[in-house]
Parts: sequence; C-alpha cells; structure tokens
Amino acid sequence: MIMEARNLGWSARGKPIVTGVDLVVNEGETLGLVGPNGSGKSTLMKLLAGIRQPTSGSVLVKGQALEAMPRRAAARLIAFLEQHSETTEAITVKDAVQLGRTPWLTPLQPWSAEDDRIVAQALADADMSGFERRSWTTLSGGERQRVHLARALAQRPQILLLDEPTNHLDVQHQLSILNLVASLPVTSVVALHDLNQALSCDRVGVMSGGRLVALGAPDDVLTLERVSSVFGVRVSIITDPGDGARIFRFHPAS
Ligand SMILES: Nc1ncnc2c1ncn2[C@@H]1O[C@H](COP(=O)(O)OP(=O)(O)OP(=O)(O)O)[C@@H](O)[C@H]1O
Repeated sequence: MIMEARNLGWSARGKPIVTGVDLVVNEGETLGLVGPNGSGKSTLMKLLAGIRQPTSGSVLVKGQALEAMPRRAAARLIAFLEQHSETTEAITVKDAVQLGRTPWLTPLQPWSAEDDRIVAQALADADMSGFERRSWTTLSGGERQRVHLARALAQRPQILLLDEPTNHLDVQHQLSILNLVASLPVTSVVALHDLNQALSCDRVGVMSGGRLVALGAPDDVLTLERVSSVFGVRVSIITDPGDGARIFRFHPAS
C-alpha cells in the first residue's frame, strides 16, 4: 500500500461533501474514480493531494500523515493534475514544465543537465516536444492540458493524481495519455467520466453522494445494475468483435 484514506471527510459550511472514505491505493496500480457530477471526485482528489485539509479522518502516504508532511516532501511524492489548472499567462511551455522540478531543487542541488533531460522526456511523453518556446496564452485547451500533464510528469512523483486528464483531448491523445499513465512505473489515481476508459484501469472506485460506494476490479464494480442506479441511465453492453472487450452504451432512463 502506498496511500491510504481513513474515514476521510470534508464538509463545506457544515454540509458534508465527502464522507467516510476508506481507501487503500496499492503501489503501482492505476485506480479509476468515477461518479456523477457533484459526487465528490474532485474533492476527494484534492484531499488525497493534500491541497485541501480533511474535516475528518486522514490521508497516509507511505505510512506518514500527509497533513504533517512538509510541502516539499509531499511534492516529491505526489503530483496533482487539477481539473481546472491555471498557469500564469506570460509563461512559456518550457517554463511551465520546468516548474515540475521545483520540489527537487535545493541550493546544494541547483538545476542540472539531468533536470533538462527530465523536462524534455516529460514534454515528449505528453507529445508536446517542439512547443517549448510557445507562450501559454497561444495554446489550445487540449495543448494546455498536455502541458499540465508534462509538468506533473516532470515532478517525477511516486503517485500521480489526475482529475479528468482526458478533458479537452482528441481521441488519439486520450488513448495515448491513458496508455502512458498505465505504462509508467508510478501509482495513479485518475478521475474519469468515460466509463469505457475506466474499464481499462486496474481497479475502479465509484463515488456517489460523497461516498465511495464500490471499489474493486472494473468488471465486478461496473455492473449494469450499479452503473444504471448510480448514474440514472439505462445501460447496455456490447462486445467488440475484434478483441472481445466490453463496451458500455447509455440510454435515457425512460
Ligand atoms: N468550496 C465548496 N463550497 C461548497 N460546496 C462545494 C465546495 N466545493 C465543492 N462543493 C460541492 O461539493 C460537491 C462535490 O463537488 P466535486 O467537485 O468534488 O464533485 P465531482 O464529482 O468532481 O463533480 P464533476 O464530475 O462535476 O467534476 C458539488 O455539489 C459541489 O458543488
């Protein structure tokens, strides 16, 4: 286990938004988080990232309380791609990705050729090589998303927390980012809206009404009954004749 949430909760002005989440994240796995709008996925991700303090319970990273961990130590372990990331507008793509190295730089260990290499690799992995000198303001929504991913990769974390990383991306880049995340030697927690994409995660957690209502292997968790009741739709499954994979189709409930 690399990360654990124990009875984790967060309330806003007394209103519970995330309640009683117990979650063990296994080292090396890709854990998908799904759930309807407003079910608490982003709030849970922010709690796991340590940028929101729990109003109950705790998050442990490698057995240590995240709340008590110095920011730099936490940033060496965890990188977070937020759903609505913002970056200072005057910045270039290279500057934005270089920011990912910040937790690793010290007066005794200043910027080096190794940092240049890691930044170049992160840009290549996010398919943004060649954009280094471009100003952030000139990028499209999908390109911005890929720069944010490159920044998170340049952080060389042990845990990647990605909140809707495929947002704004064309299908080719959606697939390449999910394949990349699965192939990296890191632990990933990924909030997703596409349930077909969630099927390819190692495990899936389902949020509903601020609670984690199911957790396990995708086929066990994403049953027709659960998808139908949690998302309020009628669901059917078709099988891809090419590889036998299951594919969800959704229909209005009535
Ligand atoms: N600071 C806040 N104050 C009040 N309510 C909040 C606050 N932050 C989140 N909420 C509410 O908590 C609920 C959960 O929000 P959250 O963003 O975690 O959901 P989500 O599952 O990520 O949704 P989506 O799929 O739409 O991104 C929503 O109803 C939201 O309006």
